[in-house]
Amino acid sequence: MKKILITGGAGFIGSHVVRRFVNTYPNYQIVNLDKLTYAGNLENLRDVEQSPNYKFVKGDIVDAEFINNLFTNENFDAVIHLAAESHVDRSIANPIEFVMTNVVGTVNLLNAARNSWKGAYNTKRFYHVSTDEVYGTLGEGTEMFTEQTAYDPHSPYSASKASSDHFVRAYHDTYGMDCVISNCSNNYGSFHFPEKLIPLSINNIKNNKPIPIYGKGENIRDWLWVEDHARAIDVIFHKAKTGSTYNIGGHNEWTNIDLIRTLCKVMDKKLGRPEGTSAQLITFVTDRAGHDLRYAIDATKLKNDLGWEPSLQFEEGLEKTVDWYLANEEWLNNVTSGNYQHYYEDQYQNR
Ligand SMILES: Cc1cn([C@H]2C[C@H](O)[C@@H](COP(=O)(O)OP(=O)(O)O[C@H]3O[C@H](CO)[C@@H](O)[C@H](O)[C@H]3O)O2)c(=O)[nH]c1=O
Repeated sequence: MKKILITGGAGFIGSHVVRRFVNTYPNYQIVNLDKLTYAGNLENLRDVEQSPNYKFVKGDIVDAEFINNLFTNENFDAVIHLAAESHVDRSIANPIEFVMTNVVGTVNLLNAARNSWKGAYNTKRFYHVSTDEVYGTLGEGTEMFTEQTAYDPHSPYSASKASSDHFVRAYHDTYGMDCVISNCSNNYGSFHFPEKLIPLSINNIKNNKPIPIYGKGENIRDWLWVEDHARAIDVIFHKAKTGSTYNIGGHNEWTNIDLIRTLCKVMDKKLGRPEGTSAQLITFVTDRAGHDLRYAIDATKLKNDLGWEPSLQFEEGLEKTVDWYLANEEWLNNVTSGNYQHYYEDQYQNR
């Protein structure tokens, strides 16, 4: 039985990774460590919470003493680290929170792993899940981020993730820890917190509220279905060479405005509204400060080395995502009103 710590497992991507590992590997004990901030809630994992190989621990990676004790008591065999403050707009308003969670939190985990794993830390894997935003921005055209692209972060969020990537590499290079990193493009799918472009727009369209598009909507993002990301993490965790980095992306670039127009059509169809109704909600608003123009990921190394490719066409994935949000109205209402804290208390505090 292998015991794996997954941090941030109650968040959007984290919950998909936890679900995949709990269901695919009954011989692994999965420990999900999450602070349950506004963006993480255990409702995302209801379907696996009773599994015998799953355990939840509430805690903050910034609390070094707590993290050290957890590693001493649990004796993990590996870490998949996803816990992070992730929203660029929030990082612009409050950068220090991003430094604390993303940088200090990551270093606390690295230290705890290094100290508790002692002589074995070169055989126990520390996997850091990161973002393509560390590479900065591309112009319109064909150039893409590869694993060799120099880091050039622009937002406090991406600067904090770049810094944590550097620390992970430093612990590999300096102490010989078995570290791997992946840098992924924009994800979409179920359980995505409705502050991000796609779920925010679905929610607003549903409620006949304006869809805020920053600037002229010309910024380009590469979109990947979250379950394909979880599968990539699985493959990299098991097969990547120590010290390696992999880019993960969908080869699926959209300007924000084209994406939202497509989403509006899907929503009109699903809600039985005349075509063109939702698009009337599009509202151009002040641009994000320092807004990166384009992210595009070259994921050929991952395909060539480890055989991973995206499984889903974007149009199909978008429709699936819309269906999920329309079928999970209660989830949407509860996350937007912060109701899930009660669920945590009922489930765990009173046990
Ligand atoms: C929330 C919001 C966003 N946007 C724009 C900004 C971006 O160009 C694009 C997507 O914005 P967001 O959904 O906030 O995602 P983005 O800033 O690209 O960052 C996401 O993708 C990154 C990977 O590229 C992750 O590392 C981040 O954690 C994740 O938040 O849509 C709007 O035009 N209006 C909005 O209301």
